[in-house]
Amino acid sequence: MGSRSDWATMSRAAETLEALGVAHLAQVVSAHRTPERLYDFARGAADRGFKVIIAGAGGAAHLPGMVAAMTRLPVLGVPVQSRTLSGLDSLLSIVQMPAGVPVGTLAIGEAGAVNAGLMAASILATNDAALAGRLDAWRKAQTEAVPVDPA
Ligand SMILES: Nc1c(C(=O)O)ncn1[C@@H]1O[C@H](COP(=O)(O)O)[C@@H](O)[C@H]1O
Repeated sequence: MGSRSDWATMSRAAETLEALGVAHLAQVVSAHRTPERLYDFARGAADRGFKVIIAGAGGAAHLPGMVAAMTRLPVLGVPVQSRTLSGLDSLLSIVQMPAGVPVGTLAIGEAGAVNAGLMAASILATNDAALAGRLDAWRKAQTEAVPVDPA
């Protein structure tokens, strides 16, 4: 994520991965404020064994696109809700990538962070039967937790 201030949102992705038993690492990396950290992270991610990257940022959210430019790993972008423009700025910054450098963009805010965790798990589950089973169980539990009665 681009800043510690994003953690309130991005911790929802981490919680989701934890619930599914997916090993992960959370770090602050900013294209604007720590460009060399960004370069080192994105360039080295595949060799370090990472399989999917979730990049959350707000405002002029260049982080996901810059990460995607420097790795062939799938990059999921989470637009963090900004104070001034409610995250519309973050969304448009992340989603409008030029053809050739994809970022899979999720919804603004916490729902996007949860879904980024689920989507990362879905990608990993294509090659991991045990994780696929945990994901199926998570979805089943979610379905069973929805009451029929409205009140
Ligand atoms: N969008 C980016 C990038 C980037 O894209 O590299 N680095 C920080 N930021 C964003 O700036 C917002 C405000 O950050 P501060 O709260 O630290 O001022 C955060 O939402 C962060 O993601």
